[in-house]
Amino acid sequence: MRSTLHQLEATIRDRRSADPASSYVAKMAHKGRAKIAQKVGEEAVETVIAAMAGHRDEVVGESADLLFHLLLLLADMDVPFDAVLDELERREGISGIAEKAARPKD
Ligand SMILES: N=c1c2ncn([C@@H]3O[C@H](COP(=O)(O)OP(=O)(O)OP(=O)(O)O)[C@@H](O)[C@H]3O)c2ncn1[C@@H]1O[C@H](COP(=O)(O)O)[C@@H](O)[C@H]1O
Repeated sequence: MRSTLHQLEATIRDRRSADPASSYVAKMAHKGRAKIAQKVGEEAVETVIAAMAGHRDEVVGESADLLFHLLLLLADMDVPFDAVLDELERREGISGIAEKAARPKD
C-alpha cells in the first residue's frame, strides 16, 4: 500500500505545475484548495452512498477517487502522506500499549 500511494503522491507533486489543459492534477491545483476540499467531500459521500446500497464494485471505485483526491488535498497543503501514516502508526502504538496494559498478568 505504501508504495502505490507514495508513487501517486510523487506523480501528483510532479503534475501540479503541468498544463491544466492536459492534466487533471494541474487543473485541480489551479482551481485551488476549496475546490479540492469540495471534491474530497463529494467522493466521501459517493463512497458512503455506494456502501449503503451494498455495491461493492462501486465502493472500490469511489474509494480510489476518495484516496486520490485526499492526496491532492495533502499535496496542496504541503503535508507529506508519510505524516498521515506516522500518525496511524503512532495510534497503533498507543492501542498496543493499552492492550498490553489490559492483559491479565501471568
Ligand atoms: N488516479 C487518478 C485519478 N483518479 C480520478 N481521477 C480524475 O478525477 C475525476 C473524478 O471526478 P468526477 O468523477 O467527479 O469526474 P469529473 O466530472 O470529470 O470531475 P470534475 O471536472 O467535476 O472535477 C475524473 O476526471 C478522473 O479522471 C484521476 N486523475 C488522475 N489520476 C492519477 O494522476 C496521474 C496524473 O494525472 P494527470 O494530472 O491527468 O496527468 C494519472 O496518471 C493517474 O495516475
